[in-house]
Amino acid sequence: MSATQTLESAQRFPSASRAAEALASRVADIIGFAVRARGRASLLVPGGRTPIPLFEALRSLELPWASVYVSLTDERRVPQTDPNSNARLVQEVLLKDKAADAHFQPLHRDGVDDRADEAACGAALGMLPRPFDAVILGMGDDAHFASLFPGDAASTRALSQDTEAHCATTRAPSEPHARLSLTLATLLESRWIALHLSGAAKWDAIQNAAAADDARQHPVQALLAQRRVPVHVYWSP
Ligand SMILES: O=C1O[C@H](COP(=O)(O)O)[C@@H](O)[C@H](O)[C@H]1O
Repeated sequence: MSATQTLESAQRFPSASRAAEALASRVADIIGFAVRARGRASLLVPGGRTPIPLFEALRSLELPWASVYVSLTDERRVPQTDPNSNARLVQEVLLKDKAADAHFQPLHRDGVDDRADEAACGAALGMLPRPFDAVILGMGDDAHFASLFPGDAASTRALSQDTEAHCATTRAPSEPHARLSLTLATLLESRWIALHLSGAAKWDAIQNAAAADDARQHPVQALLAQRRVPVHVYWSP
C-alpha cells in the first residue's frame, strides 16, 4: 500500500475516547489471539499524551495480562522517577487494574553511555516475543514517530531499513536530554502496527509527510512508504 493509500484507509473517529476504545478493542483481539496461539503476546506502546485514553481503556479489559510482555517504542534518557519518562507513564497509567500482571521491560538504563544504553535497550527487546504482536506508534506535530526526529542525523540513520541496530540514541530539537528509539527496521519486526493520532495538527503533518518524498524532514514518511507491514491509522480531532 502506498503512503497515500494508507492515509485514505485511515479510521477517523469523532473523539479521542472513541478512537481509544476502537484501538483498545483491536489490540485486545490481537493479544487474545496471540496468547491462544503462542502462549504469550508482546505489545509496544508510545509515550506522550495521545495514548493516555488508550491505556485507560486497555487496563480495564479482561485479558490474559500475565502472558503479555509490554515495552516502549521509544524513551527519554531520564530516570523512571522523572515526569518525562515514558516508562513512568506506562507504569502509572497502563499497568494498573486488570493490566497489573503484565510484564514490563523498560528500554533505558540509568548512568550508562550511549552504546551501553542502546545495548540495554536491545536486551530489553530480546525478552519480548518476536515478531512483536502489536506495535502502537504515536507521532508528533513535527512528523516524528517513536523518537525519530526531523533533521537529526542519528534519526535519519535509524530510518534506514538496512541498519542492524535495534535501538538508536537520538535527539529531539531543543530538548536537554537524549532519546532512545527503536529503529524503523526493528519496529517493522511486527505482525501489526497502528499509528495513533489525535488533533488537526497531526493530521496536517501526516498528510504533508505522505505527499513529501523526504523522510529526513518528515520521518513518518519512511513508515508510511515501507511495504513490509501495513500501518493502520487511528485518528480523532
Ligand atoms: O516524544 C514523544 O512524542 C510522541 C507524540 O506525543 P504526543 O504527546 O503528541 O502524543 C510520542 O509518540 C513518543 O512516543 C514520545 O516519546
